[in-house]
Amino acid sequence: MSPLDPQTTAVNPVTEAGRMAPKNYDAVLLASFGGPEGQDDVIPFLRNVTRGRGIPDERLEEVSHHYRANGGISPINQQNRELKAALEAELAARGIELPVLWGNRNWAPYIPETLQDAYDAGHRRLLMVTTSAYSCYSSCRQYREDIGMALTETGLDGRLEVDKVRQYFDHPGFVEPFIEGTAAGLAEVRAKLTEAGTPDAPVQILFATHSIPTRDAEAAGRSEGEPREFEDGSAYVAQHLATAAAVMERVTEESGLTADWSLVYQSRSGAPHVPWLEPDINDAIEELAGKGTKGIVIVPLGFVSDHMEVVWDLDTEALETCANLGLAATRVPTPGTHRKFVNGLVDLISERTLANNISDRPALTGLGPWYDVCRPGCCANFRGEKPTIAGADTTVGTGHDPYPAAGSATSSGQSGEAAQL
Ligand SMILES: CC1=C(CCC(=O)O)c2cc3nc(cc4[nH]c(cc5[nH]c(cc1n2)c(C)c5CCC(=O)O)c(CCC(=O)O)c4C)C(CCC(=O)O)=C3C
Ligand SMILES: [Fe+2]
Repeated sequence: MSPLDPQTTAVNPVTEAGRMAPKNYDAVLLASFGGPEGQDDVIPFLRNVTRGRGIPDERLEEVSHHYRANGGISPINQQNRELKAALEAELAARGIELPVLWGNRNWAPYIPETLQDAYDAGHRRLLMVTTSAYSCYSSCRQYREDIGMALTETGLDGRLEVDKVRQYFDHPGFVEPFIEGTAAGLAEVRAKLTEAGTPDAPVQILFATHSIPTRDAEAAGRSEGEPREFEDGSAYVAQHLATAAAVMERVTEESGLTADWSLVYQSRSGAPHVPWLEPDINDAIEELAGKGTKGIVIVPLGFVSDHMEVVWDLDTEALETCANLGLAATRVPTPGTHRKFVNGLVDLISERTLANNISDRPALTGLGPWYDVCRPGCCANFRGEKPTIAGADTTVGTGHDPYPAAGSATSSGQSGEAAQL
C-alpha cells in the first residue's frame, strides 16, 4: 500500500500512536506568527492577530507601545529569515533536496500567498514546521486551521497536500539549547551573588511561557473519546512542567549546579474576568523577593526565538522587576538558530520523509513523542470549528492532486519503509 495512493491519502493514514506514514514531500513550509516591520504596520498587524478574538482595545493600545518603542519592528521576521537560511543550509549539507518556503499567520509573507506560490512552482506535498513547540489552540490548531482556510480560499484543497511535524517541546533539538543556556545563566547569577558577597543566597529558576485562557489550556492536546490525563488537567501545562524538569535534571547532571524552579506565565491579554494561566512572572518575582530569593534565572521555555514577547515582556519588564527589587538576574537565550535546534528540526523533517526516513523518535519527557496527526477535537476552537489540516478527522489538505506537477514523483519505488511505523 503506497502512501501516495489517492485511496489512502484521502484520509490521513495514521497509526494508533498518531504517526503518519512517511511521504515524499517536495518542500518544507516554515510557518510562523509574523510581525510588523515598521510603524505603519503596527496597527494593521495587531488587527490581524486579534480579529474575532475579543481582545480589549486598551490591551492593543498597550501592546502597540511595545512595538513602537522598537521602531515598529518585531524581531520575529528577521529571526525567521535566519532560521529559513539555516534550515536550507542543513538540509543541503545532508543532501536532502527540499526547499524551505516561509509563510506567516499574521503578516507578509502570508500563508495563502505562500501556498499559491508553492503550487505555481510545482510543489504538491508540503511538510509544515511551525515556530511553536507546545500543544494549545494558539500554537497548534490555529496553524492547522489557517492552512485549512488558506487551501479552501485559494481553491488549492485537493491539489496541495499539507502535513505537519509533531509538536517538538520535548525534542532534544529544542530542549538542549535551553539546557546549555540554563546552566550558563545559573552560573552567571551565582557569580554575581558571589561578587556581592552572598555566594549562598537562594536563586530561583523561572521557566516562562505564554499565558493562555484556562479553557484553552484544558482543551490542549486532548482527544474526544480517548481522554488522556495530564498534570494540572492540561497538556499545555504538563508539557512545560515535564520539559522544565528534563532541563533541570540535565543542568544538574552536566554542571553540578541546581536551584529551585517553577513555571510562570507572561503576556496575558483578554478581558480581566476571563481566567488565564497564572502566576504572572512579575507577581512571582515579587513574591520570591519577599521570601528572600536573591537571584533569578529566566528561561523562556515557551518560545522558539527572541520575538517581541521575549524582548519586551521578559527583557524589559521582568528584568526591570528584578532590578527594582535588587535581585541578580539574567534571561537565557531562546533556541533561535542554535545548531542543535536547526539540526533537530531537520531530524523532525527526516522522520517524516520517505527518502531520508529516520525511525528514531527521540523525546526527553514521558509525554512524547507527540502525535504527527492531531486526534479528533484536539486543542478545540471554542469559537466555531474551521477546516483544519493534519488531524485524524480532517479531510482538508490531504492531497490526491489530479494534476501532478511535471517531474514530481507520483510513484517512488522507495515505499519499502513506509509501512514500518
Ligand atoms: C501560546 C502563545 C504563543 C506561543 C507559541 C508561539 O510562539 O506561537 C504566542 C506567541 C506569539 N504571540 C505574538 C503576538 C501576539 N499575541 C497576541 C495574543 C495572544 N497570544 C496568545 C497565545 C500565544 N501567543 C493568545 C491566547 C492571545 C490572545 C488572543 C488570542 O486568543 O488569539 C497578540 C495580541 C495582543 C496581545 O494580547 O498581546 C499579539 C500581538 C507573537 C509575535 C511577537 C512579535 O511580534 O515579535 C508570538 C510569537
Ligand atoms: Fe501571542
